[in-house]
Amino acid sequence: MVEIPTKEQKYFIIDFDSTFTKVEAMDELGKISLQGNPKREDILREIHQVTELAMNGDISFSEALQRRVDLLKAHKDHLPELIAVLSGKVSDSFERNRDFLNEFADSILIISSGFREFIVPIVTALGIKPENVYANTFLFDDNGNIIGFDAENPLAKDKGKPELMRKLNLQGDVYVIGDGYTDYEIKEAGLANRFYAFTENVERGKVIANADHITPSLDEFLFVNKLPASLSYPKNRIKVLLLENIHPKAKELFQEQGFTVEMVKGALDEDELAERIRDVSVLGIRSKTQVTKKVLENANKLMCVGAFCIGTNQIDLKACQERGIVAFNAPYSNTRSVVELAIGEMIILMRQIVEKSNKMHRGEWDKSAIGSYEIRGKKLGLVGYGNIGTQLSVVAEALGMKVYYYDLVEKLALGNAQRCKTLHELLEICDVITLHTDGRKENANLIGAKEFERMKDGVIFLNLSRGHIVDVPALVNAVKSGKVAGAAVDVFPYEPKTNNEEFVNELRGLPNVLLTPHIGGSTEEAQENIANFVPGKLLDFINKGNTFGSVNFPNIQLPDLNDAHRMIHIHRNVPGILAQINSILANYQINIRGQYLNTREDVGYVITDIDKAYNKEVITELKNIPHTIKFRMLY
Ligand SMILES: NC(=O)C1=CN([C@@H]2O[C@H](COP(=O)(O)OP(=O)(O)OC[C@H]3O[C@@H](n4cnc5c(N)ncnc54)[C@H](O)[C@@H]3O)[C@@H](O)[C@H]2O)C=CC1
Ligand SMILES: O=C(O)CCC(=O)C(=O)O
Repeated sequence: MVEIPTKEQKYFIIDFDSTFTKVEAMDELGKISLQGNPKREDILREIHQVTELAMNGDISFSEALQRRVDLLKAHKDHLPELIAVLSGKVSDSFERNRDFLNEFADSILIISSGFREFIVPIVTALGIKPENVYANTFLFDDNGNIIGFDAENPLAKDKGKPELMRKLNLQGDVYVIGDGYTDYEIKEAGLANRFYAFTENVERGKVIANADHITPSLDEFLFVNKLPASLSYPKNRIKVLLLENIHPKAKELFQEQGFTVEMVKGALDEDELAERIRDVSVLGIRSKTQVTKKVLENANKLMCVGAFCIGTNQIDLKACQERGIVAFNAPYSNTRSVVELAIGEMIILMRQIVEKSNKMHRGEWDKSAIGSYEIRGKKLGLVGYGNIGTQLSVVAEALGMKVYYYDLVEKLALGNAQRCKTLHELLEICDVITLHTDGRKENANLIGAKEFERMKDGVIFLNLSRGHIVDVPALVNAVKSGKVAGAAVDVFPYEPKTNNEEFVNELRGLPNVLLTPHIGGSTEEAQENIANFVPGKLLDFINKGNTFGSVNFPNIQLPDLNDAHRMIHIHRNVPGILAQINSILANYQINIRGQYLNTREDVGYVITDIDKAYNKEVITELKNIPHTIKFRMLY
């Protein structure tokens, strides 16, 4: 029985089904007991519906219990299998907070309308005392069939939990954690100080509406009540903001790990983002959102930014670095999509399909070969021979094109591609010119009037890289003069923030000009690939400190860590920081298990794995090392 409490005694009343475990045990028992029953699925659905009605407080509890027992047709021999299933379905946050369950075992009571026969083995394995489990008990017939339950148990009745609580007459503060209406009833009856709606496994509107606090995990409950927890900060308090219609898979991946995710369809302008960023720890954007100094000034919680695309010119990477904010992108996931679009566009432009199709829509039949060409044998000029340029090189060559490329840095020529020593050389040789440079500032107006002048008459011109790389008025003139026989443009110096904004640009209405709304990388495949890739990088940084693949931070790939703490120290790249970290640790006689350092430009990144024991003073001293930008304790 419960010990005689002191005045300050706190009691934690915890529900079992869908709180302590991820599932409803009666549903699981049905799956076992109804094996081979042709109506199994229908009966399981009915059991689940009855459970939900009872949990929402929509039908009487005792009625629900009897109906479920009748439907289950279960036997004593099914229970070991049920216990095995349930032991693998303990809620994650309970699993990781075993220390709390053990340390506070005297104060934790499991009060459930489920059954002792399966609850006790599960909860005692995590440190709960069997005498602190209050639940129903099954009635068996002589053959071991489950035929009912002890109807005298208050927990078998409506308002059973409050009735039991009255009997227990606990003296002290009572906190109830549960996912069902019957848990709230304890608070409703004035028998608890606070009711915490537990939503890690299931969210019930009526229960949430009555909660004093919604707790998406046990971590949150422990955090708000200043109780010992395995995580120093609950993940649900870490807010992820995903802009620009990022594929929903990304949201799923963050939510699976317990983060709070907010999605916005379009981009935000600087002022809007500067406001929204204040409570955001992880930001996901695509090519439109500008992450400027002004935005970053308010980004006090921001740990990392994910560009769910290739280009990162929209992010002030230097300012991020100075603030210890790590940026990642997806350097490969959409490259194939851009390559395929570029190939398709070359063919369309060489065959004058834009005009021909427009005429057909107007009812004009213009069958003619004049001005239409194959791409086979034509000279393709790639400006920028990076991930996209090189892939395009290979595919274009396979289609019979002769490939030339120009890149600022020396790149290995793939296949028979020929390197041009200067941009001008390429411009003068090629029949089709396509831009695939990155969007660095220095590339603004890389192609302007002079460059168009150098090109062959009737050249086909493509830009799928960044809008500012081309001087648009110069391109307009080149099209109008016939210098450029056809152009495909996917990117623009200014692009609408959302699909509701009008696209305004001088290129509108020009003949044989194919305009697309920055969709080079917008395929289902690419977007899903990106949504799998970037969260992986961000989570690896948040959870483990890995910066491998970051575009603005020293790259460190770290080993996983067991039974140790990981300290992350980001500092200005000045001499002596490592020595200071180690001298503080030595003063506290803390053993270093592993240490990793890398620097990049003005920033240094040190990871130190230490033995279990450390205290607050060490952390304060480490944070106070001059030139520290950010310090974070991982485990
Ligand atoms: N339209 C769309 O939806 C998409 C556009 N992109 C854009 O395509 C561009 C290329 O992407 P990746 O090939 O993945 O980039 P990458 O970084 O792999 O390659 C860029 C190459 O351009 C070279 N370069 C930079 N400035 C140059 C200059 N002035 N002259 C010659 N070479 C120069 C670099 O040395 C590098 O080799 C990026 O701007 C990216 O943002 C990427 C994906 C989708
Ligand atoms: O799909 C997007 O939003 C941007 C694609 C792009 O330009 C990039 O990946 O750099």
